Amino acid sequence: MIEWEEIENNLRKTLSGHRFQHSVGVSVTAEDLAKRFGADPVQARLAGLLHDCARDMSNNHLLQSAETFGIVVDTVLRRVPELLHAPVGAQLVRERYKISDPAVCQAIARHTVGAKDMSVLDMVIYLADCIEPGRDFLGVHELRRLAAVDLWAAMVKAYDQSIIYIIQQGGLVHPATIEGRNALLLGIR
Ligand SMILES: Nc1ncnc2c1ncn2[C@@H]1O[C@H](COP(=O)(O)OP(=O)(O)O)[C@@H](O)[C@H]1O
Repeated sequence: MIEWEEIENNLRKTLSGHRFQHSVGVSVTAEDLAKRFGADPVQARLAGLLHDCARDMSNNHLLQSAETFGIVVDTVLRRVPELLHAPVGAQLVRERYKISDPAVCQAIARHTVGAKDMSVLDMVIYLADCIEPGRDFLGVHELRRLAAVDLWAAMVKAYDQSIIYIIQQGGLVHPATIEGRNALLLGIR
């Protein structure tokens, strides 16, 4: 694995200033959530910093990279290639940043659409992405309030807000997000 400072320098070069600040915010927030909910704070801090490492790649580049990496591009991913920044980012983290920790890579791969079997670390990164201090959208205060006390309720609310927002925009909701929400509602808290 490369040094923290080198990771930051690399991200500064590949991300916009705004996106880099967001990544630092997610890293700090994820560390805090991990301590609160029993995930590994070191993994959370690292996954948070790197989660958007592929976010400023073009759609074409994301689609090409997905093909190179053998990532399955389903019909929704083909139509909304931005979503590929999560699984492509996870692969870059393995290859470019030499981070082999599967838990860190999985949390990065799942941070945008979620999944039906999210680990605590996966949820911590997903939520930190929604509530880091730079985020400002209707409902972020309620999400921050829930994330301070109840991981399960905060995750359900985060899925709800994402699904409602995409529907309001007339967009395609990725099935993993619906599966993730259903799994939380069907599972034992
Ligand atoms: N679960 C989802 N299903 C379908 N589209 C989504 C989903 N989550 C986000 N999107 C869309 O994908 C794009 C990128 O989302 P995201 O990476 O979460 O945004 P941000 O850059 O604010 O972090 C946005 O256009 C968003 O509406």
